[in-house]
Amino acid sequence: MSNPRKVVELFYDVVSPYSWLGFEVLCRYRNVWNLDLRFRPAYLGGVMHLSGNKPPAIVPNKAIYMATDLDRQAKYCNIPLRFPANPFEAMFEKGSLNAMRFVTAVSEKEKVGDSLVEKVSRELWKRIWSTDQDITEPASLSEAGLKAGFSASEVEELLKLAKSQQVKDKLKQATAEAMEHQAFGFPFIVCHMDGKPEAFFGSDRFELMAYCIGKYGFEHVVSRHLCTVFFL
Ligand SMILES: N[C@@H](CCC(=O)N[C@@H](CS)C(=O)NCC(=O)O)C(=O)O
Repeated sequence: MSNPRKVVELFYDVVSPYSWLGFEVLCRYRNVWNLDLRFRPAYLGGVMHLSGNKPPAIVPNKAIYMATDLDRQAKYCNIPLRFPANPFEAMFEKGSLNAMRFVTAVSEKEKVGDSLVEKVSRELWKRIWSTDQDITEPASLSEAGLKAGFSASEVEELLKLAKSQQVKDKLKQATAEAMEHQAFGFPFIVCHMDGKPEAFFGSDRFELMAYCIGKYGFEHVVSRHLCTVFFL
């Protein structure tokens, strides 16, 4: 009998650069580890507030460390991550609420197998964390939606849907579900192991995750995290 696919939930927000790294590496491992990878767009601002945590970058030494660490990790993983000119404005003043509502609207429309949430999330990450572009304005969200493969009329519909109570509630619900797993930051990855959830914080726990899901051994954890060449 074949092994059933392990359900892995990735709670993330496109404001979080470490979530981008975790997202791309998990996408690469998805087939190698036979995962049923479920994207859970949620709101990092809500998780910070509800858990009583603070963004790490507000501690000056952490911010300095993170700039170096992210640059190093991005090179290691082959992901074209670059800091925006004004990271504080992008992360804390502009934020990601509109963007995450837009991704949530896409999740409402997604059909099994069309990976639109994956594509639109990647387009938004590229904007904020690679090409230093806005992710708050409707025109910015439209561009990301078009690049992800939606038609102009579908994008219009998604922008409308993103403002609906139904989508606002769905994003709150996903954030609440992350909190049920005691999340305090992103990426927050929940592996379902024979009915028992096992949670991992960060994009730097893949070896440990492999061990926990029974994929330990060098044939499963490949150097430089399956080093896909990334085209922007
Ligand atoms: N060591 C983790 C750091 C992840 C991280 O700092 N995530 C930020 C968002 S980009 C966060 O939510 N941090 C909460 C915390 O550090 O308590 C990694 O390499 O991925």
